[in-house]
Amino acid sequence: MTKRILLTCGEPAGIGPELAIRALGCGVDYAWIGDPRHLPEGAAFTEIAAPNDPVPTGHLPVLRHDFAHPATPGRPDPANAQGVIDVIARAVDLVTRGEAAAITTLPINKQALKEGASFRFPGHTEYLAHLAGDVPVVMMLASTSVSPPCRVVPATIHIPLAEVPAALTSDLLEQAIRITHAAMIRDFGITAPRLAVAGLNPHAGEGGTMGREESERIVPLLDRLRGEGIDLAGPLPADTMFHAPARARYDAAICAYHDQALIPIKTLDFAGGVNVTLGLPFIRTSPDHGTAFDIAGTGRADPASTIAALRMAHDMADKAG
Ligand SMILES: NC(=O)C1=CN([C@@H]2O[C@H](COP(=O)(O)OP(=O)(O)OC[C@H]3O[C@@H](n4cnc5c(N)ncnc54)[C@H](O)[C@@H]3O)[C@@H](O)[C@H]2O)C=CC1
Ligand SMILES: NCC(=O)COP(=O)(O)O
Repeated sequence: MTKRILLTCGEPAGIGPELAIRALGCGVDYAWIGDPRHLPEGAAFTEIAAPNDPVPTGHLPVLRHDFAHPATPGRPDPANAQGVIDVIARAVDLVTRGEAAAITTLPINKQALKEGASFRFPGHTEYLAHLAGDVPVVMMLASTSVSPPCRVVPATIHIPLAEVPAALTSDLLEQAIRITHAAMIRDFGITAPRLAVAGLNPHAGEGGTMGREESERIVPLLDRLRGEGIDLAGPLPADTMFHAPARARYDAAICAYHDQALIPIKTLDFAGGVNVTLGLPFIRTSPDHGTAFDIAGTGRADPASTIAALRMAHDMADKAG
């Protein structure tokens, strides 16, 4: 693979700029898209005109994207919000035209983009799906440094908890299962994926005594998909499906809502967790953490998750040929 991965700058007031520099030397060749004024003082970088142009060893290749203002760590500037959004769109345009191998995104602050530029998407996942032509996608978070691996897909993502039971339709779950199943084969090289589906309620409803979403929606769907030959366990009680012996029985877990999925992976592998969007016509990964305004600019940001995301994008691009 000779094409670089594009690393989008994310929120310039967060830890993204320092991570872009601290991940250098991880063995993956990437180019950063952003405003060089946002990089840490003294950072070694070279501006390039095209994603794969050469740079001196040890330098960050930079596709320059001018923002309205310099950045102050920890304090997002509404005037810079549009730049953050445009950088993501630029990366998608470049990868779609075949000029890069994949995209790895550094974290955005959803609130800052909404307030600064009326960003109408809950996050990268939905924005990337839109840029790709409104394709159906799912968010997966995958561990890279625990065994057995923890791979989780929240079927509903950034919606209020009170809205989850209505949003968790049979159609939505089916879409999440089918996209995950296909991606396990294509992107992760697992030829016969074993999927587990979490219940919504305590004890997965316990036969309808603690909620009926499982018996009315989830059980009939899983029975139908098993009839097609998909290896599906569930609906499983969510509290007992993430310890190591339980994870050994499946390759990916489809969960009902955000925290049901993200708490186990961020607890088990915060440093090595990778967010990957399944279903896009290009590869997109991301670190599992956010903008970390509380430590931005202090030099304490751990680049492990960014490096894991770059490596996963690289491996996926290699598999795709
Ligand atoms: N892919 C993305 O664009 C994501 C964006 N976010 C956004 O980030 C913002 C902040 O979210 P929070 O819930 O506060 O989560 P966060 O991950 O930014 O921070 C949670 C805690 O973890 C620490 N932390 C995070 N990354 C770290 C790193 N690399 N090294 C050392 N410590 C680290 C922070 O200092 C903080 O104490 C929100 O606007 C959220 O929407 C959150 C997750 C992913
Ligand atoms: N909590 C995960 C998260 O916020 C990542 O969202 P996205 O920006 O990758 O869609």
